[in-house]
Amino acid sequence: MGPHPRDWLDGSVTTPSRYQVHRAPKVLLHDHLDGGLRPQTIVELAAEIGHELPAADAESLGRWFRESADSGSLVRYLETFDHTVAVMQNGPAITRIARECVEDLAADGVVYAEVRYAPEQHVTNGLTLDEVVGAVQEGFDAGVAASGGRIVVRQLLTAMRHQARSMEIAELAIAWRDRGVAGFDIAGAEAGFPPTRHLDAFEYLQRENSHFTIHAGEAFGLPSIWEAIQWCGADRLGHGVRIIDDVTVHEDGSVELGRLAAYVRDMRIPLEMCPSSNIQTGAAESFAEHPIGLLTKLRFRVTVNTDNRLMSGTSMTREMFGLVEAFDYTLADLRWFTINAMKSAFLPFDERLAIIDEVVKPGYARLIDEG
Ligand SMILES: O=c1[nH]cnc2c1ncn2[C@@H]1O[C@H](CO)[C@@H](O)[C@H]1O
Ligand SMILES: [Zn+2]
Repeated sequence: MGPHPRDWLDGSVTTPSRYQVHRAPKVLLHDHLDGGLRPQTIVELAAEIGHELPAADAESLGRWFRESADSGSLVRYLETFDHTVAVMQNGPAITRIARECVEDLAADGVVYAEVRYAPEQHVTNGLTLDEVVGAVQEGFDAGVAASGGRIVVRQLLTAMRHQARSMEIAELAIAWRDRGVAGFDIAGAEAGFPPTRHLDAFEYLQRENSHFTIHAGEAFGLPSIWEAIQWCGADRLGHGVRIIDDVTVHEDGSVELGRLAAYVRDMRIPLEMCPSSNIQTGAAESFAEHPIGLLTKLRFRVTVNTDNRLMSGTSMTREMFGLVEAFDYTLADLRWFTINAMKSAFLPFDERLAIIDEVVKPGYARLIDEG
């Protein structure tokens, strides 16, 4: 294979400090709104509505989320969302959480983010689906304004794969397509709930020239990735980490791709990789052993993401710095991940290009110039 694009860049030998990673422009495609609440906010909102929490103060609550999510099982990991979803059942609470999300991402150096959540999980106290999306958008707008326009944020609407509301949620995404919603997703426990259950929603979105990603190849292997791409037509893969099962490394170091892995790489299908989340759910052992290292070397369209900042106690800076420590990545590598992500965003082409040329490239150039 020829030189990696990152090798063409000046400064490719500099290993960045955590401070430099923090200041580097970062792009986030896979982040759950209900997985990123500030512990203090949960404590305050739970008190308002009388919801009982497993810990009383913000610090122990944060620890509870990280430890409970660290079980090695996706199903148990997902149980922790009961407490975040419980405090997201009225408009003002949702708007506050959405605003704080944008503030936290901007403070972390994220310049573009697609943040997802499942509207159907926020209607237990009588909000309509439309009101939920409106409340999130109000919070995002306030957060963007507070950040002085340093960040661009879009919503992705998720349907839960074990439920049967995906068509309704897909229609909601289309209704809001020009008002802050960039696409659609399905999430939830993977085993037993193949994405083909929601084929009508995906076909509708395709007819509408819309975009969607599918959580696939996280807890479950290649068949789930294959269905997501070849039956459902996913534009991107949420996690997709098990694509590594279709990659064989021979004893002499040569690498062979199976047909599915070859298709994913040939078609430049973006992988929304979330290292810390995968370690917690048992999909990977550690940063150093995460398939992201090999997939990056093989030049899959790899992107780096947080998934759930609360459950993983993480941020984009932490995920990227973890990779720097594990794989000796340089600023040029981080720039490569970031441009990959921006190219894969569900934003119109001209807007993606503007962020790459006016924000990402100059931001990395400044850091690389510092030496
Ligand atoms: O990594 C994941 N895999 C699958 N589902 C997830 C993951 N993280 C969060 N959710 C699910 O997505 C819903 C909407 O945001 C969350 O409530 C959670 O149930
Ligand atoms: Zn996710």
